[in-house]
Amino acid sequence: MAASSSITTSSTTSKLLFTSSSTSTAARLLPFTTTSSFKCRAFHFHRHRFNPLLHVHVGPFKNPRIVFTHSTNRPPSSFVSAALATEASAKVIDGKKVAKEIRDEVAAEVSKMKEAIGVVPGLAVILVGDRKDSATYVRNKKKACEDVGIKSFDARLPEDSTEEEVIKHISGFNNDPAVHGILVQLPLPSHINEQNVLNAVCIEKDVDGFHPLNIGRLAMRGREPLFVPCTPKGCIELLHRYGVVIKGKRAVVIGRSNIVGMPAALLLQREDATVSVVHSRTKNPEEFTREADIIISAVGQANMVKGSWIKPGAVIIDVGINPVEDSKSPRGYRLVGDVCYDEAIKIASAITPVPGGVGPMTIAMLLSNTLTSAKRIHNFK
Ligand SMILES: NC(=O)C1=CN([C@@H]2O[C@H](COP(=O)(O)OP(=O)(O)OC[C@H]3O[C@@H](n4cnc5c(N)ncnc54)[C@H](OP(=O)(O)O)[C@@H]3O)[C@@H](O)[C@H]2O)C=CC1
Ligand SMILES: Nc1nc(=O)c2c([nH]1)NC[C@@H]1CN(c3ccc(C(=O)N[C@@H](CCC(=O)O)C(=O)O)cc3)C=[N+]21
Repeated sequence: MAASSSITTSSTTSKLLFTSSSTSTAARLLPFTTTSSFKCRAFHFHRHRFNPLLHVHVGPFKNPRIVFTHSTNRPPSSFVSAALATEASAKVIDGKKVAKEIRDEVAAEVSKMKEAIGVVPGLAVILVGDRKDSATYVRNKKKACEDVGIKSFDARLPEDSTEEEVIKHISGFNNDPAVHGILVQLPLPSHINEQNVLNAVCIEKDVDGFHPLNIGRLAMRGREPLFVPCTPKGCIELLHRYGVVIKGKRAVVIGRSNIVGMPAALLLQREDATVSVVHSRTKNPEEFTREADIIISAVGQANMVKGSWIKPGAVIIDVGINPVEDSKSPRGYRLVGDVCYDEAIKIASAITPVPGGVGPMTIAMLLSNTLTSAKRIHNFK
């Protein structure tokens, strides 16, 4: 059986920062001059010529013999047969590699800006309390800023800080011209009202994209948010850079949190996917996911999404970061996603690993949003 493929060509020439969505004005940097697309199995990929990421692959499938043809969009009635499942292998979407490319692009733009107008973008991170995981994320963000030439500012506040104290720090950064982006590390201690705190970040510096005005604009047709939340933006960026066509596809987002699931669903819809959102009250979530060409999972449950939940050829973006005990690991645990990777890789056409998938993209998008903010504030094109 040969993979069904069709080649179509379209021409786009742009050289800005990121792959644009159908409705957003986001820009791209990679010199994609021509794109060709091909259909394989259940999925339709776009291949960007001149994108070194995609050059090494002829198509998304290592084994073209594993082709599923359906007269309908439905997957095989039961689990994919073992014979087929063992042979197929999804393309691994390398978030670490893409994030590195983006960080390099940001670094180049930062130094261009510094040279041209003497402005260095600045990111302020506010950490309240001493959660170990939050402290690690903040440290990683600081290091990532340094690596691309963004100046980082931190405010580390004790666990028992009041809401007013946190907001006072935010106001200080709002009024500081050296700061172009403000991030309040979540979760906040439970005595602090997250909504009041996030509302206090001025929208021009809301590089996390969590301000209700930015989210509201994201949800509305014809409106543009100043910033798109980093993790969902990273998911879409991975789909773009791997040439995955979103338009007209069925997408399922698992999870509906304000920071990942909900904005991810809004973004997919802006990209003209038909989107379903599955959450903790959804009955039989697998009935939804089995219909999906694209799954974005942001739940926080290790290995919840089984191979049998996945339509053959689907593209899987696994946002979940779940520590599982592992005595062999120096940390005593290792990180796994929401998706049962070993099963999914045999059924999906492409999948993000954990770690090394969405996580590094979140940080890369934060740097990119900070750069965008500094450019906008200083009217630097
Ligand atoms: N890679 C990255 O950069 C990032 C990773 N993460 C990771 O992503 C995951 C999700 O994060 P976040 O959105 O903040 O988490 P939240 O806990 O805020 O949200 C989890 C969502 O999953 C839903 N859910 C929980 N259990 C189930 C279930 N059994 N079936 C279906 N849906 C379920 C919840 O439903 P309901 O709304 O009904 O409660 C909720 O909408 C975590 O593992 C987190 O560590 C988060 C941010 C960035
Ligand atoms: N205001 C705010 N904004 C956030 O964006 C935000 C937040 N609060 N609170 C916590 C979550 C979580 N988050 C991650 C970022 C990077 C990785 C990441 O880089 N992970 C690596 C693994 C890191 C490791 O090994 O520990 C990876 O997946 O490869 C993970 C998770 C951002 N969040």
